[in-house]
Order: sequence, then C-alpha cells, then structure tokens
Amino acid sequence: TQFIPGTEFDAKMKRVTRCYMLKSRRPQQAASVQFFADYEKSVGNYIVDIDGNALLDVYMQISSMPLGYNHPAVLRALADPVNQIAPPGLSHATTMMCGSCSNENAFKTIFIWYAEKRRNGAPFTKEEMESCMTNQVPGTPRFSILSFQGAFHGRTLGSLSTTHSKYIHKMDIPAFDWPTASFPAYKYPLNENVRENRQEDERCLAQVDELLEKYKTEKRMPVAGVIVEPIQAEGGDNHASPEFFQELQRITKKHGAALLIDEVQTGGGPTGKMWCYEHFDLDSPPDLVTFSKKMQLGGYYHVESLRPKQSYRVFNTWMGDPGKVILLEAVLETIRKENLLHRVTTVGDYTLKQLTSLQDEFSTIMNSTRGRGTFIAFNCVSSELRDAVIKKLLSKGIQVGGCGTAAIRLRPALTFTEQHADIFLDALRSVLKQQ
Ligand SMILES: Cc1ncc(COP(=O)(O)O)c(CNc2csc(C(=O)O)c2)c1O
Repeated sequence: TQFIPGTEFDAKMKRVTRCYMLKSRRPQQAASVQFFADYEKSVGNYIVDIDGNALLDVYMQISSMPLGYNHPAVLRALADPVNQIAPPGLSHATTMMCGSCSNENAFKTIFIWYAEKRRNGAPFTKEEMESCMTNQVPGTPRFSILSFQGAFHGRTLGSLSTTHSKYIHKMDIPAFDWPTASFPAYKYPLNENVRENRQEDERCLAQVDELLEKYKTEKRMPVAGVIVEPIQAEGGDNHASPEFFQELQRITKKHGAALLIDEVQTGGGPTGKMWCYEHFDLDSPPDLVTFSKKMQLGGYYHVESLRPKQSYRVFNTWMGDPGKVILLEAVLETIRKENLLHRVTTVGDYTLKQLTSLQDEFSTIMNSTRGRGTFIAFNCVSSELRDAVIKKLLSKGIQVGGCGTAAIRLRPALTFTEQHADIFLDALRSVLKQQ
C-alpha cells in the first residue's frame, strides 16, 4: 500500500492517527508515523501493517532486528521462566547504577505517586511550582518513608536516612526525620519459640501501625512508603516470618502507603528463588522491588500504578549501566542451563543441616543457625569470638563475612556445591575445636 496523500489509505491513516491521539488524550508527535504495524502478525523479513499488508522490511527498525520478527529462538527465550525474572506482577523496570541510587529513585517514585494520589488528577498549582523551587510546602511536601531498626538501604542521603545498622555509616551526615520501627528479633530454634516469636511479630507490626497513624496526623509527615529487606543482611541476617510480611503489606495498604522490598542483597537467587519475598506468599505483589549486586546492575521493578505520569521525573545520564545487561544475560542463561536455583535450595538445605549439627556440638560457641537457600548465618556468643573465628577461618583458606554484632554469614555463589560446603564445614569444625 502506498501512503500517498489524498488516497483512501491516507484518509484512513489520518482517522486512525486522530483516534490514537484522542484515545491517549495526550497529543503525540505523530508526524513521523508512516503506518501502524501489527507486530504479532509480523514474521521473519516481513512487517505486517494493521490492514494485514505484508511489507518486505529492508530497514528493520534502523538495523536493530538481527533475526527479523518473531524468530522462534527469540520467542523461546522470552517464554523461558528463568528469563522472566521480573517479580510477578511488577511490569515496569527502572535501571540504576547501584543499590543506594535504586532505593533513592524508588523513594522518588513513591513520593510522586503519593502526591499524584492526593492531587486526584489535578494539574500542578502555581503555588506548588513556585514553592518547590525553594524547598517549601506545598510543592516540596513533608512526606516520609518508614524503615526498620537494623536495616541497611544505602549510603546516599535518602537511603542513609532509612539505614540503621552501624553508627559509622551515619555519623556527621544530616538525615530526614522519618519513622523507624523495630524489626523482629527471634529466639532460636524457631520451632521451640513459636509463641514468643509470634508475639514479637505482633509487637513490631503494632509499632508500624502506630507510626503510620502518628506521622499522618500528629507529625503531619505522612508515610508514603515502607522499605524493608526480606532478610536484614548488614544488620545481622535478621529473619522475619512470612506472616510478618503478609501483615506488614496489609498495614501499608490500610494506610495508603507503598511497600518497597529491598532485594539488593537477597535478590538474584541466593535464597533458592529469584526474589526472597517469593517465599512469603503475600496477598498481592509488592509495589516496588529494588535490586543490584548479583543482578549486575542496579534498578527497581514496580507496578503500573507507580509509573509517573510525566516523563523524565526519574532520570540521570546513564540510567544504570546498559553494558551490564550483557553480563546479566550470561548469568541468567547459566542459572537456567545449570538449574542453579534448585542447586541453591538443595545445597543450602544440606549446609544448614550440617551447621545445625555443629551448633549442637559446640553450643557454648555458636547458636541461632538460620537461612534460606545458601543465604545462611549463625551467631557466635560474642562479637570478639565471631571476629576471632572469621580470622582463623581465613588462615585456613576460608573467606567468610560477618554482620550485625555477632553473626557469621555465608554469601556463596549460586554455583556453590556440597563439596564446597564440606570444605567450609571441616574448616569451621577445626576452628571451633580450638576455642
Ligand atoms: C539490602 C541492601 N540495600 C542497599 C544496599 C546499597 O547498595 P550499594 O549502593 O552498596 O550498591 C546494600 C549494599 N550492601 C552493602 C554491604 S556492605 C555495604 C557498605 O556500604 O559498607 C553495603 C544492601 O545490602
């Protein structure tokens, strides 16, 4: 079909373009549109337009379609569950450079969403546009983010205001006066402390509910979002139950706040699932999930309702490091080919079982063995002893990390095997015997 002015086709295209512009109610720069494509019907070297006309495409989206349209290999890759790494229900992704800036920009996305809800579709007022230029209300709102004691979310100003794991991270740096709640501190073994730990969940959740209410009314700094790690890593590998997270989500919804789950350290497979929160069976998808570390580049996924209405509201020069996506593709391909999420689960179960036996044998030194997948930790009876055990393990050829006041944590690669676990466990046993 020739797109010649005055022809029937031209008239039709004008109707379609007008219709498109009316539907979207946002005048698009449509002058460059030559025809509307039906990408589902396009195949190989042929692009199909909305009338079903097949055109031989010798331009291929400015040379960006190496295999043409809907090549079976591409469709297979897109259909593969491992390549569907986005948290279920979170259809948007914004890439960033690191975990801190991912949380920073996730906060901004939350604040924009929260302000738009209050505006209820109205445009920015003159007062808002003028006041925000000098950081004053109403243009610069007094919104807040609730976080938890023991959390680590980054070292930039906003993320640092929600970080509460070591004083040295925060000393001398101004912070936002945002609410902080207690995160559950469980007694182990879990199966012998069910009632106490459930009471601990309830204590912390009641605090969250009270703070959300207090900051909305008394403090007049409404909480726009709640940020939480599915396992508090830097703070000491602090776990909370699926029931805690299910109820936390219900409380955030009750107060109209977004739920942001920080998977920077837990995401990318170390708990046996791509995302740790998938172990929690939440009522509905979280609103945002941040990632970095094992995902090679930083960023956050979010649900459709949090997409800013205006473009460029969340932006920076590089928007992350697109080159890192090449590394991520290789990682995902390997996770798929070698079934690494299954391996993480089986090797993690094995390691946890062996560590628990060691704990029984050396109960005067270690306790509270815990983990999901190979995201494992145990406590020593003191910080000093923990530091000494780490040092002695190093002298035996084992590089391991500490967190919190007295925890030793494992953060192995997804390719970690039972043979590697045995090497670690043998070295740990020999160190514990020397104590
Ligand atoms: C749960 C979680 N959220 C955000 C961050 C910040 O990521 P980066 O900005 O360091 O990439 C991290 C980074 N982890 C981290 C471990 S030690 C450390 C540090 O700055 O000392 C940072 C994280 O574990």
